Amino acid sequence: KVNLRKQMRIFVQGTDVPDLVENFNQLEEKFGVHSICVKNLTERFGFSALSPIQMQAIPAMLDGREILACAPTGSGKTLAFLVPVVSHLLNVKKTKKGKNIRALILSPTRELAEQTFSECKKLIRSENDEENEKIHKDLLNIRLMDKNLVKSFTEKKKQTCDIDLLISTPNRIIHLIKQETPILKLDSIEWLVVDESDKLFEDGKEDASFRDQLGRIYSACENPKIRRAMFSATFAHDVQQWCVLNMDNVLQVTVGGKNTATSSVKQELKYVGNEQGKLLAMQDIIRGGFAPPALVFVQSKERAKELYAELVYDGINIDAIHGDRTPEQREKAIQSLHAGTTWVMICTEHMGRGMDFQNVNLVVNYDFPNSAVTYIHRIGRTGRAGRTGRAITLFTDQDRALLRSIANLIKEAGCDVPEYMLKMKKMSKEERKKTAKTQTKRNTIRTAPPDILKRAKKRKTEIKNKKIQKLKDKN
Ligand SMILES: Nc1ncnc2c1ncn2[C@@H]1O[C@H](COP(=O)(O)OP(=O)(O)OP(=O)(O)O)[C@@H](O)[C@H]1O
Repeated sequence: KVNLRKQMRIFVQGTDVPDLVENFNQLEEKFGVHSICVKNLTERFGFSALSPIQMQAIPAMLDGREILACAPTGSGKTLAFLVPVVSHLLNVKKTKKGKNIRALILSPTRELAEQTFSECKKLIRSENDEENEKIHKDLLNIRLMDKNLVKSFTEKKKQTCDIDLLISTPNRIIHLIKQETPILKLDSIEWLVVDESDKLFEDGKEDASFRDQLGRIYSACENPKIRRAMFSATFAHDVQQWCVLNMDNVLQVTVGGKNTATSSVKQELKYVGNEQGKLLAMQDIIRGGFAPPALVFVQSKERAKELYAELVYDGINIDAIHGDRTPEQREKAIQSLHAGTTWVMICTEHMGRGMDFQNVNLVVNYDFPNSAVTYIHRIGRTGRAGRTGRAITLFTDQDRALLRSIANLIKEAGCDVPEYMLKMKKMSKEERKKTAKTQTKRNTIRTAPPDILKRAKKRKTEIKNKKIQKLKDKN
């Protein structure tokens, strides 16, 4: 077992470390995972082996161990927590039958919650109608906390529900528990999983921060027998400290090196001088030919719109996903990326975490990431689940401060970087923290003269206002 851990680069910290699960047979026979899950893993998902994080996290969680797990992007962490949680719900009888939520999975974005929800459904779906009915109706009600569910909770104002597993972003839960008489009760929760745990520990402005929201959710989970699991591709000391202090005999599982960029992605840094150089480099990448789809990261929704406006006439199928687009538009954009009809998707940090677009071949960091962690997650959208990928990071003189740490990540992943970058001044911890919370001020991406852009903007606002007025008049 020790050798297998070594071979798989699984590192564990904690006492009474549970054995690894080595194959799918053991999963069912030795660890009691429901046959439908095992069948789906091998047939529907088509996996031939468990990934290292799955080998260790599944038996640990099945054993009821609280866990802090850290494994590379695209290494199968989602199923590493879904399999044991679903098995627990199927195998351990409900105590207050059909009354309250038994497991909660938190994700930082709606899109990620939706993705986890659909992966979960895929895990327990049966071809046999009778079996399906039995699993879904009698044993397991899985729900995504979407707009409709929030509405139905709010209208009914009932504290009880027949949901076994709920997948949600923190803010939707907060909305329901913050009422004077909380609409949603979390006191029966047996498993709480925090996906992208370091993100959900991030502090920010007062009660809008993920950390504050997570704290409030924890307080509402009053079941003394609750088990908790934290998963992320990046490691944060404060999360670790919290887990060691607050969790019961926590097992820490790390696969590979902590906070390293995945070696399945061929990474390069490209100096482009200034903003204009960036646009030219981007156009070069497109015209030079690339295997679509590609994700292009920018630092804000404004810049996403600007870049879209510059590239939309380049004869490629391009789309953008950012906070100013409606949930329906975002959903549609994700679907066309999955379907392969979009070749280039411009996105903000929102898409940087957890999203699993299987065929992404190229990630371009149009705007330099503001931390090593951001870099790791962004480029991890390619080179997933054993595939290879490519990442190009454009930089200008404005990005010098963080260049050294990103260059180090690239070197550690086995790619070439110029020597001088590794010798640049190191940032202090405080500087790094500050940079991670701020956005570099950059010149506009737009190339049209400012007065023309100003006029176009004015015209757009006038049209918008006219439309609003028309609607008002109509009503
Ligand atoms: N054992 C396995 N063998 C092959 N592919 C797998 C295995 N387990 C999961 N996958 C696939 O790997 C892909 C990435 O998995 P997942 O999204 O869970 O990654 P992750 O570790 O959560 O990444 P991130 O840190 O970016 O969120 C998915 O398409 C998933 O279906």
